This record gives sequence, C-alpha cells and structure tokens, in this order.
Amino acid sequence: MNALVATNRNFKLAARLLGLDSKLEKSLLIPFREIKVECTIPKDDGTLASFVGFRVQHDNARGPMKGGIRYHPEVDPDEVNALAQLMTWKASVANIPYGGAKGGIGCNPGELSITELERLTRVFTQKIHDLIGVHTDVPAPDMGTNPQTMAWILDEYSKFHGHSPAVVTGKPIDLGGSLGRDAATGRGVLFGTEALLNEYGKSIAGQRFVVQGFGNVGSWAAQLISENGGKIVAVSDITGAIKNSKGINIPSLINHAKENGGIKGFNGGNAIDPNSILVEDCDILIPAALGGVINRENANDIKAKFIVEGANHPTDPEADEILSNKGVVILPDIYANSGGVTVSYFEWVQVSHFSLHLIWHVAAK
Ligand SMILES: NC(=O)C1=CN([C@@H]2O[C@H](COP(=O)(O)OP(=O)(O)OC[C@H]3O[C@@H](n4cnc5c(N)ncnc54)[C@H](OP(=O)(O)O)[C@@H]3O)[C@@H](O)[C@H]2O)C=CC1
Ligand SMILES: O=C(O)CCC(=O)C(=O)O
Repeated sequence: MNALVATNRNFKLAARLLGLDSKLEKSLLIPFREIKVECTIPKDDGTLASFVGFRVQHDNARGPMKGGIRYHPEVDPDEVNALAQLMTWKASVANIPYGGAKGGIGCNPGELSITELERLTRVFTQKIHDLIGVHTDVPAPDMGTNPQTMAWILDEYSKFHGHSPAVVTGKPIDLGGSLGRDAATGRGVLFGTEALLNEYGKSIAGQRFVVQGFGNVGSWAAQLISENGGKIVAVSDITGAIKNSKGINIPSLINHAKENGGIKGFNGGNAIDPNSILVEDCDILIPAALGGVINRENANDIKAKFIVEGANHPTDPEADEILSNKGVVILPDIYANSGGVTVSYFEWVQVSHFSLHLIWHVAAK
C-alpha cells in the first residue's frame, strides 16, 4: 500500500477515536509545505548526474519542524510526505516541542563516492537553505545518511547564514553533536521493548529476537538487547541474512559488517533467504529498515508475538488488521523509535544554549 495512503488511513482512524474536529483533521492531512528540487552534480569521472531531492514540512504548531533526511533509491514524494506526517505525531507522543518534517534524495548512496555524496549534499543544501533553519526546520540523519552528511549540511548552510550548529542534529560530537545520539534510536527501542514486555509480565532476558536491517537503528538495538540478555536469533541487511538459534554474537557481527560492508559472509550463523527474515520463528520481531515490509502477503506467516517498530511505518494497515486478529501486539513506530528525535532535541537545546551563551559572553566583554 502507498505509504501516504497508509499513513492517512491510520491518522483518520485516530482522529475519529479522538473525536477530532473535522476541519482540524482536514488541515492536518495537508502538509505545511512540500519542496522538490533538482540536484545536478559532476561525478568523479567528469560526467553529470541529476537527482531529485525532497523536503516536506508537515506541521509547526508545536515547534520547529524536525525530521531526518533519507538517501535511498526508493525515496518518492508520497513516502517523504508520509514520513513527515509521522514526525509530527512522534514529537507529540514523545512530548518534545517540535513539529514534523522529513527529507530525502532519490539516490543509491552505495553507488556514489564520498566526494560525490558531499557534492550532492551541498547542492541539496544550497537549494533548500532558505526554507530550513534553527527555529523553522531542523534536519537529522535517516536511512543512508549519517553524522558526516549532517556536517556537510551544517557547513553549507553556514556559508549563507553564519555558523549555525543547531540547524541540524545527529552531527559529529566535535561540531556540537550530542553524546548518545548515535545509539539513541536503538536505545529507545530497548526501553520501549522492556516497557512492553513488563506489561505482559516478561523481561528481555531469554526472549528470542529477529532484526531486519543492521544499520544505525538495527545494530544498536541488537547490541543493547543482547547486552540485556535477549537472544538475537536472526538478522538481515541489504547484503543477506543470517540465523543462529543459539544467539548471534552481535559485537562480532558489527565488526564483520564494518569490515565487509554488510553482514554477508559472517561465520557465526547460517545464511538464510533474506526474504524469509520477517517470518522467522522468534518472540519479538524488530523491523529496522524500510517501510511497508509487513503487509498482507506475509502478515499471516509472522510467528512473533510482539512487533517493535524500529523502522518508520513498517506495517501497513491491512497487515495491522491481520496481526491484531492473530493477537500479535505491535509497539508503533511513533513511540518505539522516538528515542532518536528525543536525543536530537537535547542536542538542539544544548547547541542553541551554547550559541546564546557565546553571544552573551562576547557581548559582556
Ligand atoms: N536513524 C535514526 O535515528 C532513526 C531511524 N528511523 C528509521 O529506522 C529505519 C532504519 O534507519 P537507519 O538505521 O537510520 O538507516 P541505516 O541506513 O543506518 O540502516 C538501514 C539498514 O537497513 C538495511 N536495508 C536496506 N534495505 C533493506 C532490505 N530490503 N532488507 C533488509 N535490510 C535492508 C541497510 O542495509 P545496507 O546498509 O547494507 O544498505 C541497513 O542495514 C528507517 O525506517 C528510519 O526511518 C527511525 C527513527 C530514527
Ligand atoms: O532525530 C531527528 O530529528 C529525526 C529522526 C527521524 O528522522 C525519525 O525519527 O524518523
């Protein structure tokens, strides 16, 4: 199901349950602003390559709009729109004073060199710099982007607006990033899972987990859960999937993925078909990659009793219904993965405060 159709459907259902005024409901379904820009860069071989970049600003009633920037071949306007809307609900659920936004560029970061990625990020920033800002819209990392991407955005933005470390979060520590932001989404997944299991009289220790996606969210969630006694029995990423019913050694898998560009070839488990990862036998399933992966095609075959949504909108509404009828409990994305934006808020406050302090200090002299 189209990501925006799915997200709107969920919102309309929630609006009815809340008894939300129909005019307010309609206004919240329309984003504040949708930006689409062409980004052309010279590639390393001298040829030109063009990409399309998006930033959707959904709503700013509760504060500056906030959300990640994704680099992925499947980025499209409806997907970004849906993700921006989810950020508004996520900031509200986490009770942090932000609205929602999301951005992305349709590209495959794995096929671009570091210098090409830098050029692309700087061109994208040049195209949107007037529309983002410390108090209007504050980007952060998402799939395919990282602290280095944020450093480029900060540097390019600062050429137009002066040094503005609070214009992005999830940046390197040396540039005003926050300790703990890197692990924050995965740590939030751990805390959310613990709270959920406690409701059912269970704890993490001894539970069997399957994790789809082994990037920022998936690898941190797997590491922290295994440190807390959970058994990670299967993991996948774009390169492949592995299974070990005795529990995968996550620190070794992290090292392997760093050295080899993915989990493929890890010898601490058996290779399995990545398409079967979501239906592997486990107690708790953590999707931590793309949206819409749990759908009517596979929902009936899911064996997990709990699903903790590390990814954004991994479960489409049809699957929600099937799973709910099967008694599977889902911890939704806007709660389960809100640890990242929460620590982004701390980073933003720290840096804004630091800048104010500097201004005060200079003025006092
Ligand atoms: N980063 C954050 O703070 C937050 C992220 N999220 C959400 O979490 C999810 C993951 O984001 P993040 O960890 O940051 O992204 P990363 O780019 O760091 O990692 C994504 C992971 O998913 C893998 N992947 C991509 N496609 C597939 C596929 N078809 N099957 C299996 N694995 C796949 C990637 O493999 P490979 O690297 O080999 O391409 C990589 O391991 C996204 O939905 C994002 O929106 C939500 C809240 C905050
Ligand atoms: O840290 C942030 O500001 C946003 C993180 C994000 O994109 C998300 O929660 O989906």
